[in-house]
Amino acid sequence: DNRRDGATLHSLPDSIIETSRPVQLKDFAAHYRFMSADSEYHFSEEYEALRHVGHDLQRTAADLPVNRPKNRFTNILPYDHSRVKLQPTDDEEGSDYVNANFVSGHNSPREFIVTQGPLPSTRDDFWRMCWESNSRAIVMLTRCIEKGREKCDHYWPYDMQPVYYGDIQVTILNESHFPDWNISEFSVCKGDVCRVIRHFHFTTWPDFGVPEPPQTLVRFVRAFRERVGPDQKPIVVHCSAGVGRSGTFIALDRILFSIQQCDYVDIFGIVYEMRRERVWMVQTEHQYICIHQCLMAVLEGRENDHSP
Ligand SMILES: CNC(=O)[C@H](Cc1ccc(NS(=O)(=O)O)cc1)NC(=O)[C@H](Cc1ccc(O)cc1)NC(=O)OC(C)(C)C
Repeated sequence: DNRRDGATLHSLPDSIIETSRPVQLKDFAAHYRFMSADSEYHFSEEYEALRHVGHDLQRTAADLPVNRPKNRFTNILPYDHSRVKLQPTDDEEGSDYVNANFVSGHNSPREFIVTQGPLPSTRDDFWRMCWESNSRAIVMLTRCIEKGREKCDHYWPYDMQPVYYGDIQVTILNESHFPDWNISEFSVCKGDVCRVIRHFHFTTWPDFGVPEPPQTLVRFVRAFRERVGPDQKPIVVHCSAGVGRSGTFIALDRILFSIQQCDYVDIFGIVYEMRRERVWMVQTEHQYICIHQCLMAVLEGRENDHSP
């Protein structure tokens, strides 16, 4: 039997697509050793089983000619069924479009808004999305420039002076700097209505790579969750494409909640579900393995170790 969310699913015939691979927490260390053996052969097999998930889903809005310039990458397009829609303006075609999807979290089916790093031409849309979704937290997992390449527009002010992005005014209230991340608070105003949005910027995660050591990511998720409770407001998460590092962060966040309530963990199932909501979530096998390494560190009480 496969157990998930309390339901007991009888063993499924091969013809039915496998959507979960739960592992009992008491067996996780042995599971990790098994998956890692023979040059991580079983990790490779499991990650490969996720390759085609979601690719049957439509992305017609992203493909409209008027919207194509709004996509940072040609192969990272939001699925229609889960895309975030901006309030359209006067039937202007494409005015509701932003490269972003709602993605499930542990606490709600639309806990996260996962998006690409804004382009210079889409940063006003980014702030409109933050405002219209009533978000109070932004998680940024890339630097603006990496190895000389622009990965994300600097969509917030460079100093304490207010800056307008469309009709949204953003002012930095405060900044705290840590070795691997910065945490800031922005005052975000539209007309006379103002909100505080917290900005959690992880600064040492290389594109297509993993944080070193993996515990750094566990500590970042803890620092984030200490400041953002499980309220009903969506959390905006982005990197450059909004799939690899963003998916890895969300997967770990869900797992850290899950092990508080369940005696099993289903990393395969979490990534499977996320990939039905946004393409390529957890983009490399190394990132997939990193999620497991983070959980091992937590289960073995090593999350505060700084040794690589
Ligand atoms: C492997 N690289 C990519 O797939 C990136 C998109 C991307 C994904 C994930 C990440 N990492 S992140 O999600 O953690 O930010 C960065 C960039 N795509 C591009 O560079 C694509 C080319 C591509 C690569 C691979 C593929 O299968 C299809 C097309 N190029 C591309 O979009 O060129 C522009 C920017 C000039 C429009």
